[in-house]
Amino acid sequence: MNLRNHVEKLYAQKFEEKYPLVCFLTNYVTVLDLVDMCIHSGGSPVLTDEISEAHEMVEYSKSQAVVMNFGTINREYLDIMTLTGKTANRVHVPVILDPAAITASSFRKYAIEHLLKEVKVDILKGNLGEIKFILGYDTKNKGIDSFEDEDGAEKYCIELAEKLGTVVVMTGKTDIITDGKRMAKVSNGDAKLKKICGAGSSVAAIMATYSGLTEDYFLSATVGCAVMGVASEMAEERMKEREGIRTFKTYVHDAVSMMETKELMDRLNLMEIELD
Ligand SMILES: Nc1ncnc2c1ncn2[C@@H]1O[C@H](COP(=O)(O)OP(=O)(O)O)[C@@H](O)[C@H]1O
Ligand SMILES: Cc1ncsc1CCOP(=O)(O)O
Repeated sequence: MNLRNHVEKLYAQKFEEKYPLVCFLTNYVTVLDLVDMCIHSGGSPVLTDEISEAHEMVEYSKSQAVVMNFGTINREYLDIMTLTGKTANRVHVPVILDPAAITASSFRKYAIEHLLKEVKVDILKGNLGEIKFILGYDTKNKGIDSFEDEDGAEKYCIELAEKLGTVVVMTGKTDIITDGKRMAKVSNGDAKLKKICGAGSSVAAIMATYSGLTEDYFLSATVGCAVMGVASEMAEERMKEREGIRTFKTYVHDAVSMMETKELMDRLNLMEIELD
């Protein structure tokens, strides 16, 4: 079976009422987008910011995936993520890391280095600036936004995937997914996604929900990019005169919640590349 067929099969599980439990350790800006995207994707979200119980969300509550978003990280939250991540690693629950806005301060640099030393991440999803920053390169990022030229981005994704032994996803005009051996590119999307706050975080929420249904995180990451890209194209087609970005965002959520498997597959622009 090729990757396309696997994407179709995994996406179709959304309709099987499995409700994978996803634990979110996230920022306070896009939190509702994340939980909504998880629910739209057939999942069941749970949140905490209590250090004495966060790790229990994994083992005791049997979460099937954990999302860590660095957007408003602080010292206590870093401890919560580290403890929860270690528990997730021990009981083989996937960790999806979104290093949102890590280029913004030296504390964030310390925090990401600390977390990546202590916790094995299964999917790391960022924009190109965030990926380059983790590798130690200069970036043109401002806050949450990347202003990098994405030509030649593949080499940074492969370098980070090999360094961390994880699936790396770069979101952008074309999304790149790689584990260092395989690479997929999803060329769906709409440039208006850059104008809505929460688009990047939402991709991680969708990936995490599908990571609760498979151990192939290269595949669940690909499904996350595919769903968001196709949803934004469906949203764009619904836009009427004088409807703006807020309406577009609502239409993206509608599309993620209502997209049939055939709609996804008919529009999906997916390329699979064997590396080496
Ligand atoms: N120029 C673009 N054209 C179409 N889609 C894009 C473009 N840039 C980003 N996207 C899409 O927007 C979503 C969020 O990606 P991105 O803006 O890179 O995240 P972040 O908010 O983390 O910077 C992804 O689904 C990505 O594919
Ligand atoms: C504005 C902001 N500041 C810290 S996190 C955040 C939101 C992140 O949004 P996105 O998911 O679009 O990167």
